[in-house]
Amino acid sequence: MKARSASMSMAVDSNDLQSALAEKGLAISISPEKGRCLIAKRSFTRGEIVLLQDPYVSVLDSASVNKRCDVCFRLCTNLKRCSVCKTTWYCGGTCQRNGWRLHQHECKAITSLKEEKQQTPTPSLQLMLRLLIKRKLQNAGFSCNAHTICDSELRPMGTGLYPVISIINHSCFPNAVLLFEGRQAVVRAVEPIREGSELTVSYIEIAASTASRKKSLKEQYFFDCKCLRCLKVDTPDGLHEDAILEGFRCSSDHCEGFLLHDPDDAQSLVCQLCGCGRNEEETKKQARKVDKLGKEASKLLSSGNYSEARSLYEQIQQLQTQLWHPYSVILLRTGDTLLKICMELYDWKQALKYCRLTIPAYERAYPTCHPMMGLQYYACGKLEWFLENTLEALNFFEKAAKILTVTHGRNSEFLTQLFDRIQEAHAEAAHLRPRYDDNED
Ligand SMILES: C[S@@+](CC[C@H](N)C(=O)[O-])C[C@H]1O[C@@H](n2cnc3c(N)ncnc32)[C@H](O)[C@@H]1O
Repeated sequence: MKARSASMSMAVDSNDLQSALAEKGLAISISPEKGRCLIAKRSFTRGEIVLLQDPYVSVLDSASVNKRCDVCFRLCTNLKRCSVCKTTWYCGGTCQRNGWRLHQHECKAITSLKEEKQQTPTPSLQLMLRLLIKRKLQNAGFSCNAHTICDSELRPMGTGLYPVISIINHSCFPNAVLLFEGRQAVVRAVEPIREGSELTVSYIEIAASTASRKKSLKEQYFFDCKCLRCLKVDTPDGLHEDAILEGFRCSSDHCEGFLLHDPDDAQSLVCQLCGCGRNEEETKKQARKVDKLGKEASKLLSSGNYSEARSLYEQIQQLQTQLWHPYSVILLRTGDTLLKICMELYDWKQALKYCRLTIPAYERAYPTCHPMMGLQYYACGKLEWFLENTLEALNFFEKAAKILTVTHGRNSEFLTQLFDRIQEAHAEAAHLRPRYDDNED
């Protein structure tokens, strides 16, 4: 499997690539709106691996350099450093030997840069250097996007070039997910994929309104999205979805209706459930004030002033609750920020409160099988476990496992650890259950 995916990475436009893809049940096709795309030539079931690829070249980000092995990207406590350039670290002899073909050339360049300019190259410069060396060694033609390589909990750890993965187009409602095992890219189906359909992943955060998603894609990837979800923007379904994701709330505190423009008064929004009106300009004015507070809070957060940041974000959350729809992603993000701040402050109880609060909004904003949804259940589970709420922890771990089995794979190291935790929680729950049952009597 590895050998085949490696050969894919060397021959992007060749017949070799088409036949390697055909063996995997895939083919490259051309779409008038999107250019090249990958098409399924057989059906794939939910959770099935569609594509695996090692990077053509990769580099760790600065924060991971002396914590992870440069070749396999594993976290390791006793890494060995290259004795010549002293900037590249390996988990052992095997990885050092595997990396040597490329590193011997890079090592010379880094050493002379350090001698002449007293500088260590930045990760992006190092990635370019590796690309140039590899192209020279293989005499290969090349065009492809860079991918951020993340760990199982979606924390960035490096950058890599994956020529075949780069052929996959974006959708705001994708049928596959791209994750990494070490630095190997793994694409798994998150929906059943029928023969003849296009394989899609998401390039951006999809829990956002159509306008926000379009803006991100334009700013980061320079294209206008033509996916089905974006195309339904002006339909009743599309309007409803956007009005919840990033729309204002109904002026009645107890109503969860969504607002649309009043056809008779362009200045007003009207609740589609109870009919209450809301002045749009006035509400936007209040929202701008809250945005301003958000900028101050974000400065406090980046300077590490967690206590003050927390009280300002709490204030922001209260104001946002009066403005935005209860399931809006705006409230969800503030809840997530408060969760992270509480974790920094080791306030596990409050962290759990915020984590739990975000769950209903996550459930509405993400498709059922999305890694972010699985990881949020997992975060709740870990906090419940830490606070010794065994049954609640078990409930969240099981919800997380159902999704993460699909997105990360049952046999991944991450899932193995999660299933170990579930087993441990089951054992503890069985031990506790008689006491719970007694209390209920
Ligand atoms: C990483 S490449 C994907 C492969 C590309 N189609 C090709 O021909 O090489 C990203 C580019 O594909 C096109 N693309 C991907 N997803 C799209 C979408 N949902 N709507 C429109 N264009 C898309 C855009 O031109 C974008 O810059």
